[in-house]
Amino acid sequence: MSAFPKLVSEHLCFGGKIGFYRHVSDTCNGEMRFSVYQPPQAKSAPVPVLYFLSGLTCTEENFMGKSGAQQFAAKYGIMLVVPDTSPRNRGIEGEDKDWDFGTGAGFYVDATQEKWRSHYQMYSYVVRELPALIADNFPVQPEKMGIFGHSMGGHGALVCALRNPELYKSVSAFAPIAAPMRCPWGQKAFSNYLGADKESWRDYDASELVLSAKFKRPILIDQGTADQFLAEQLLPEAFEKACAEAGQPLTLRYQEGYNHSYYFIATFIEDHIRHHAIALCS
Ligand SMILES: N[C@@H](CCC(=O)N[C@@H](CSC=O)C(=O)NCC(=O)O)C(=O)O
Repeated sequence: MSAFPKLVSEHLCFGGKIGFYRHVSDTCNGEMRFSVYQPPQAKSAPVPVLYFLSGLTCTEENFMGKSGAQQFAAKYGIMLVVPDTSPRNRGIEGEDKDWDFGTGAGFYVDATQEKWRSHYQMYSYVVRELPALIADNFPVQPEKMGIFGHSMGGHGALVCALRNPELYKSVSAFAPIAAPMRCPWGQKAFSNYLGADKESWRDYDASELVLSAKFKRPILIDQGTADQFLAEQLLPEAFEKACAEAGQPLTLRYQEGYNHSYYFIATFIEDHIRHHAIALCS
């Protein structure tokens, strides 16, 4: 049984409550932070749980402050859990040098390279340690678990679900980095965290994983057409092609004129929470 995490602050919201927490993570070898929205239904019975993985530069606060998700989590009776995007202040040389690598940019991988591997284990943290801690300490139905995310976090959500169809009942993404092996952000992160052998990168690339994945439940992706990162970094067309090859059900919606921001996420957040509610709340 994991110790109850330290409550940093708490705020009532739509009849439920948002809590910001910190705890000592065995997986990431030091303090990690996360936030939780408990819907009003959680006061009387355990509820399904939906993890949101945030993008580059984010903390556990961005989604809670900007997405407007709480009113829909309250409507459908789903708990939201938002981990931070990386370990912080670990004293690793260069950890704060770039906004797209290191602090705020853990890329949801388990690093294998010497400099990073004792702390940057975000895949195992998100898939194993955090869900176990949540199941031990919050009123959730752990077998009813979904995952979604934005950009780097959209990549993370797709990877977690495709690799663990027995754990995740639903997945969706906003503007995910859909083929990280083929884009500059992904190549920078993978070469530093995972090393030069590109074979090991395939375990963290949704467009590769989907070719042999057993997930097969419907995936929802929203992508803005005016997204400043679309052509160079996100590559949803590569994931769409791989899904078609693999027979993976995918709804990829191009939203005319929307950019990469949380204004885009807030616009379509109800559709995503409903997508998860259909899978988790039946
Ligand atoms: N610092 C960068 C922009 C960084 C950025 O746009 N981050 C996105 C995620 S990008 C992919 O993972 C984000 O979610 N930002 C947080 C927010 O609250 O908007 C720059 O200055 O260009």
